[in-house]
Amino acid sequence: MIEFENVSKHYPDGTVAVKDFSLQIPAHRTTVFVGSSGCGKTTLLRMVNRMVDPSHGVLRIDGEDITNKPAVELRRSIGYVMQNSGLMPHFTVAENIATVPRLQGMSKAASRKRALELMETVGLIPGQADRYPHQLSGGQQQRVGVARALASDPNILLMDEPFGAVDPIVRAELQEELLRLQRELDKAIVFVTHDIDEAFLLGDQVVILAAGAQKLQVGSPSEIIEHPANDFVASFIGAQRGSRALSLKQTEHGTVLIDAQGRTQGKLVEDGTVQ
Ligand SMILES: Nc1ncnc2c1ncn2[C@@H]1O[C@H](COP(=O)(O)OP(=O)(O)OP(=O)(O)O)[C@@H](O)[C@H]1O
Repeated sequence: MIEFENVSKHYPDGTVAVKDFSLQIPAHRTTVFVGSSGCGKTTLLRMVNRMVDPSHGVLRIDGEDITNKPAVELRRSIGYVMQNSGLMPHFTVAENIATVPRLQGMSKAASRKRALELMETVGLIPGQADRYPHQLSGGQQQRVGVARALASDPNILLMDEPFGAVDPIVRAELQEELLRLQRELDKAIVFVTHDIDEAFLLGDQVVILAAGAQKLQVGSPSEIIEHPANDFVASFIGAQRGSRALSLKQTEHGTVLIDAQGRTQGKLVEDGTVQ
């Protein structure tokens, strides 16, 4: 479990990126931080592996205050995937994935074997192992980024807008892959996005944030859709308009559900019986 307790971050230029933020992030679940640009999502994420240190407050992992944990060791024990994969351009795919195991002392042969296993896990073919990042598509590069983050078998995986730069079709594929992976891997995933649909698709726990990482609502997607905390959240999640606003229409063959654009989205059934 990751725990933020009254955490704040003031950058040296006076920007208050995070103001008195508290949250518990459970193990084995996906928690998504969602909110508009600049609200402090990345800052929160980077505090978990001490790429950013809080100005005030305490951050604990499994009950242990991480303030004094060696940052390098902590970073190697936590997977981190960023938007533009962050791969090293002069390393091959296999070498990129094997970076952390090599730093942890694994032999070249064993770390290559591990890299090939991980490539399979994330849906890459072995023939791509000796390519360089620029010889892969954006979606494939992100898969390498995920494999690299998983290389030390971390309990925690931090993902900062990992699918933000790929086209919508590839993005949907990568989202489905992540859902599949999470069923197999069972990590604590902390995922940052500004896309509420992505947040609801991937998140077990969704945290809707406003400027200064102010929590507007924390809950499961169902809880938030069924009980938005206020009008701002309702509007942000598109409950009043957009794809989540469904209405009923009676037809001679029963009741159907109509979206905001007037398209029929499905048929209303109750207890398996068509109405
Ligand atoms: N190193 C820094 N120095 C000063 N201000 C910073 C620094 N990093 C971030 N900020 C500011 O802190 C605030 C929060 O930034 P952060 O990157 O955490 O937000 P975000 O929600 O992840 O935004 P985005 O979705 O655009 O990536 C912003 O106002 C940003 O300009």
